[in-house]
Amino acid sequence: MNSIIKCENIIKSYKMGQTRLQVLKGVNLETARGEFVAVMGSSGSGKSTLLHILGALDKPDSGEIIYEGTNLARISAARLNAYRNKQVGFVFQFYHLLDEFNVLENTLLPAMASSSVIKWAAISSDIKKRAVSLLEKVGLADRLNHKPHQLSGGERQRTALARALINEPRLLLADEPTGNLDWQRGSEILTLLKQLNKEGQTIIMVTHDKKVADAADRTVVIQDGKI
Ligand SMILES: Nc1ncnc2c1ncn2[C@@H]1O[C@H](COP(=O)(O)OP(=O)(O)OP(=O)(O)O)[C@@H](O)[C@H]1O
Repeated sequence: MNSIIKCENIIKSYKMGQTRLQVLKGVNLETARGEFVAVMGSSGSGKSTLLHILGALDKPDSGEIIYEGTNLARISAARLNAYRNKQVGFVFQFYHLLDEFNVLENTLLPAMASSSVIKWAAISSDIKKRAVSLLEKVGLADRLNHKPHQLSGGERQRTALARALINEPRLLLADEPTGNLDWQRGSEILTLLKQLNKEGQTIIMVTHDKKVADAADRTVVIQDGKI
């Protein structure tokens, strides 16, 4: 397999007071470049936990994540930050847009995540053009100045998708991207994901819904802490 990311024997538990809840009990998953994989499983099975670990938003107790041949456990904090920011794009169920910024600004935010001060003027015109073209692609060309509260749910998720793609990530991680949308709006997001995948985007998407998973090339299921 022409692997982009591979995880081996991932174990993850959460400590709750005196007890420890083991959620992932040895997960192995390999994803090829250009693949669209759906991760299914019942509520609480550990789907989001796995996605967060793949995106380095969380660390496993043990096990290895190999991204493009590099073991994420063996790189510096700075390189791990760069991985999170540049190689991976995230889409979440509840969008996680920032209310004080408009659609264009929200899309641009990851392009300057390395700075703690927001300096719009410092963003290159190429990146701004890319943001506008991504927003056109997701059908939001006439919503650039809208704030998140002035958008429908589908429009918010399409903004989040444009934001996830601004740094040209090689891996798109989507956590229940249609989970908060009606079927019509959800289908629009899935159509966009399929289109992106056709253009070469590798996607790993978490869902509990078989109909949503059908958009992917391959579905894996987490059950009893394993795939
Ligand atoms: N920070 C945390 N502290 C303690 N327990 C947690 C934490 N995060 C998740 N859990 C528990 O771990 C289990 C797996 O959670 P996770 O969110 O990965 O499941 P999921 O399969 O994505 O579920 P859903 O489909 O309901 O979103 C759940 O039982 C949850 O309660």
